[in-house]
Amino acid sequence: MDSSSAAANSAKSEVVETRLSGYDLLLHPGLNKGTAFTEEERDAFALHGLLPPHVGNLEDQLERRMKAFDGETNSFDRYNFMRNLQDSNETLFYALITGNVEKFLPIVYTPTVGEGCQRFSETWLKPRGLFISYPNKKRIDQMLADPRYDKVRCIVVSDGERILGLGDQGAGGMGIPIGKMALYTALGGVHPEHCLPVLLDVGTDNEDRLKDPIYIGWRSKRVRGQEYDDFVEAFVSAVKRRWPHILLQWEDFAGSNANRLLERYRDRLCTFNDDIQGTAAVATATVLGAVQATGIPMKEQRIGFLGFGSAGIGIANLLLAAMKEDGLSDEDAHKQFYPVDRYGLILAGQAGLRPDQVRYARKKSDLAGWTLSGSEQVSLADVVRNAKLTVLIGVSSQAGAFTEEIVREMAKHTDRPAIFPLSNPTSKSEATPADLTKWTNGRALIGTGSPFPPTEINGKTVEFSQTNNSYIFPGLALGILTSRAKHVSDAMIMAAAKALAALSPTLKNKEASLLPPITDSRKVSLPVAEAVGQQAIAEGLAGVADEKSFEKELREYVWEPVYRPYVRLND
Ligand SMILES: NC(=O)c1ccc[n+]([C@@H]2O[C@H](COP(=O)([O-])OP(=O)(O)OC[C@H]3O[C@@H](n4cnc5c(N)ncnc54)[C@H](O)[C@@H]3O)[C@@H](O)[C@H]2O)c1
Ligand SMILES: O=C(O)C[C@H](O)C(=O)O
Ligand SMILES: [Mn+2]
Repeated sequence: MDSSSAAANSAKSEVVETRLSGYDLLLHPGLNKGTAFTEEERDAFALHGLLPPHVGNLEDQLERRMKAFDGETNSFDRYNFMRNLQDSNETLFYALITGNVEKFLPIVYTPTVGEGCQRFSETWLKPRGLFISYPNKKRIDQMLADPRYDKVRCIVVSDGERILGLGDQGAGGMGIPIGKMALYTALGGVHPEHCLPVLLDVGTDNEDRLKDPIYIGWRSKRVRGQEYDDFVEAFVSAVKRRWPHILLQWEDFAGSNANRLLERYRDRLCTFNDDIQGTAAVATATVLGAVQATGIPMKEQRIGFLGFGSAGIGIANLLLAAMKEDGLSDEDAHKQFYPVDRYGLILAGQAGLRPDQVRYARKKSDLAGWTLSGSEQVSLADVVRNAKLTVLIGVSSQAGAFTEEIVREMAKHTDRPAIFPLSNPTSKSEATPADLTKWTNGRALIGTGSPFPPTEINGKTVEFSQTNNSYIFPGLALGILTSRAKHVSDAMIMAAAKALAALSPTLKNKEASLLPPITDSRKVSLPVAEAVGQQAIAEGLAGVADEKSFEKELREYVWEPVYRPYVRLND
């Protein structure tokens, strides 16, 4: 192996051979070992003096970093601490996270990554990933051509317009692709050198950013319309030229762009939208957990949504497929859904609906016999009262929208209301799980997008499932990469959902959480990857010859954060 790409595919090889100088090794986040360089390596790479004299190992580095991390006083400083560690020593960064997923996930990922994006300009120091800005449109091929990217196999791309529920963060949105790709490696075992976070900087409509003198992005209003589409097209085409077999994950695109771009590109390359499809898989798995816990079959679940955009529609589409598998016709399955958006329940003929919303619009005749509180809109409270929902999903970014009145009403009509405030970060959650527990006297089955601490009710401690697509996308990516899938089908997404549902603790105990604990999320990725790869093979979408070669590739692929010995190659 050679020079800067020495780390590539080294996961299973014992020794890394490189021509890099000692100083370059120290500056290379993928190769740096800090104080863990051995005496022999210090001799071979002339590292004496550049390093303090102590020769350590990963274990004592972990102890030292943990102490320093614990010394940081707020989550934003902890986020920066971890970003700096990632940019100086990836092995140590990932060893720290994988050793304590519960502690580090809320820092490198949701919710703190949200603040990381809002304050990105304060913190940016070193290159990670690619900023592809609109004025550089003609240079995309040139930027991708760098040999440092030869090993890239997967990209997470955002245009920063809908960062969690925090809106347009412009170039600061880069925090999201970086955070998602950190989970590719930490939870999915994807080699860090195979990952490229990308931010398409097409400007921002966030006035605070535009007038902030320290803003690091392209200072312009967002490019929209045909120019935007042409720019995305230029990006996707350049990516395809550079890496014909790339996996491209779309993340945190706003409104109709998310769905439009997915539909445009899903047959042209191996691609999925995490907010639509990853979210659909985790939500469906959670609802399947609720089916287990309540004994109410899928086809009898009455499901309400607050917020019917990318995530809401994606979830509805997969749940609809699950209802049809459970025996309902397409028409009857649609009747189990109650999509509420900003103008109330989505009704046929309503102005301004997107085509994918229209499919779920309810007819006025469906509401015969309903008692409504107003004459204009059908509110969420109206829906809960009249439709007697069994499941309520929040993907609206409207903090506190699941009010006490609404939740108590829902709990009148069903023993174990399944309530999922999925909006992120914590500040945008439709309700806190502590309130939901209190208002339902502990009967609610709860899943939240962001992590929340356990609560007490009637002398019992209740833990909450974090219903976040982080249960899905790392394993989904791992399955796609190791089966060498050419496309991502809806059936592959369903396979991921079912693989996660098969790990629901409710299968053994109806009182248990709906999803396995977040501490297990590394273990979840493997069965998810297996299910995804097997489905790709079954559909003829895989590049591997058969199941046996897929299993072999999967076993051999997973990257672990451990130091490998280095040997210097002479020029
Ligand atoms: N837990 C997870 O894994 C997960 C995954 C994806 C998205 N999310 C969260 O879900 C939220 C929405 O994401 P999205 O991609 O669907 O965004 P989106 O912008 O596509 O959709 C949001 C929808 O909410 C609607 N809305 C706005 N105000 C409303 C109101 N007052 N009442 C009802 N509806 C209202 C909008 O009209 C829009 O249709 C975000 O907070 C995001 O962080 C969570
Ligand atoms: O990023 C997350 O935590 C989940 C999801 O992709 C979101 O956009 O909220
Ligand atoms: Mn997202």
